[in-house]
Amino acid sequence: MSDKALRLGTRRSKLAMAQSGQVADAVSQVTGRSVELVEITTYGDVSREALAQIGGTGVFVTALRDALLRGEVDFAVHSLKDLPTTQPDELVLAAVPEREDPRDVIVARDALKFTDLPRGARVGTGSPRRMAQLNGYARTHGLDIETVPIRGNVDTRIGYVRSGELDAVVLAAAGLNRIGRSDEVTDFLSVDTVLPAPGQGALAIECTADNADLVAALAELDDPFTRAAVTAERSLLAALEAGCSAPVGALADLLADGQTVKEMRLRGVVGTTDGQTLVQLSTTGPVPETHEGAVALGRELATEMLALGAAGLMGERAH
Ligand SMILES: NCc1[nH]cc(CCC(=O)O)c1CC(=O)O
Repeated sequence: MSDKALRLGTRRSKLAMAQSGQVADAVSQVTGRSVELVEITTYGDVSREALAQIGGTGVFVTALRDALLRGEVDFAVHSLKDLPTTQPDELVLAAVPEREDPRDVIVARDALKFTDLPRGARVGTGSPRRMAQLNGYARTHGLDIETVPIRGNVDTRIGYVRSGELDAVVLAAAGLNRIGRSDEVTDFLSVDTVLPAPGQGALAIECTADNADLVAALAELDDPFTRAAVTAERSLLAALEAGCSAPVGALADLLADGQTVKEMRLRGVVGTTDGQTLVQLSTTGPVPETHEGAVALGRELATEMLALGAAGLMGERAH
C-alpha cells in the first residue's frame, strides 16, 4: 500500500467526529499510514426541516456512500444502527469493531431513575422502538408516563431536560460514551426492559470493494463476535421487512458456561408505539461461524415473530 494519507469521510456532528477520530487512530495503527478526516456536509446537516421531510438518518449514510463511490474518500465510519440493511455491491463492510455498551439510557431531571419517574412524567424520544417498549413496560408495571416525540442531536435532546420541558429523554449509552458525556446518564435501561436497535453500539467501517489492500488492512479491526451478532440482528430486521425507524428492537449475545462460550442468543421485539401489543421472542443456536449462519439465525426468529402477527404491528413500512 502507498504511504499517502488515507481519507476518512465523516459528518461534522459531534458524535460522527468523535467516532471517526477514534477509528482514524485505530486505522493508523494497523496500516502505519496517517488518516485525514474529510468532512462531508449532507442536506440533512444543512437543514433540520429537510431532514424531517426526508425522514431519518439514511440521508447521512447516503452522502458518505456517494463520496466513497466518487473516490473522494477512502473509507467511512457509520453507526451500524443507522445503516440500511441493503448493502450496495460496490461497497464492503470491511470491519465491525468490538461493540460498545448496546443499552439505552435515560437522562432525567433530579437524577431520577426510570422506575422512579412521577405520575404523568414526560419522556422524550423520537424512536417508535423506544416508545413501544417504554409504554409497554409502563402499562405492565403501573408506571404512568407519557412519551413525547422529539428530534435533534444529543445536546438538543438533553436541553429539553435542562429547560424543564421534559422530565427525561432516552439516548443510546454508546453515543454518550463516545462524546464523553456518560456522566449525564441517570439510569441504564436493562435490555430486559428495552431491547436496543439492531446494531446499536456498534460501528461499521466501509470502503469500496475494489480497494483490496485497504479491505485486508481494515479486517484487522473486525471483531468476529460483534459482526456475527449484528449480522443476526440486521437479518431479523430485514426479514421483518422493517426499516431503521420501525419499532423493532434486537440484541444478540453469547451464552457462556463458565469460560466456555456455548451459544448465541438472539432476542427480538416488535410493538405498537403505545406499548399495548408487543411480540417479543428469542432463539438460541450454535455461535454462527459464517455470515450465512448469522443471517439464518435472524431469519429464523423473524419467521417465528411473523407467525405471531409481528407484521401487523409495524404500521406503515417506513424506511
Ligand atoms: N439515532 C441516532 C444515533 N445513531 C447512533 C447513535 C449512537 C449510538 C450507537 O452508535 O448505537 C445515535 C444516538 C442515539 O440513539 O441516542
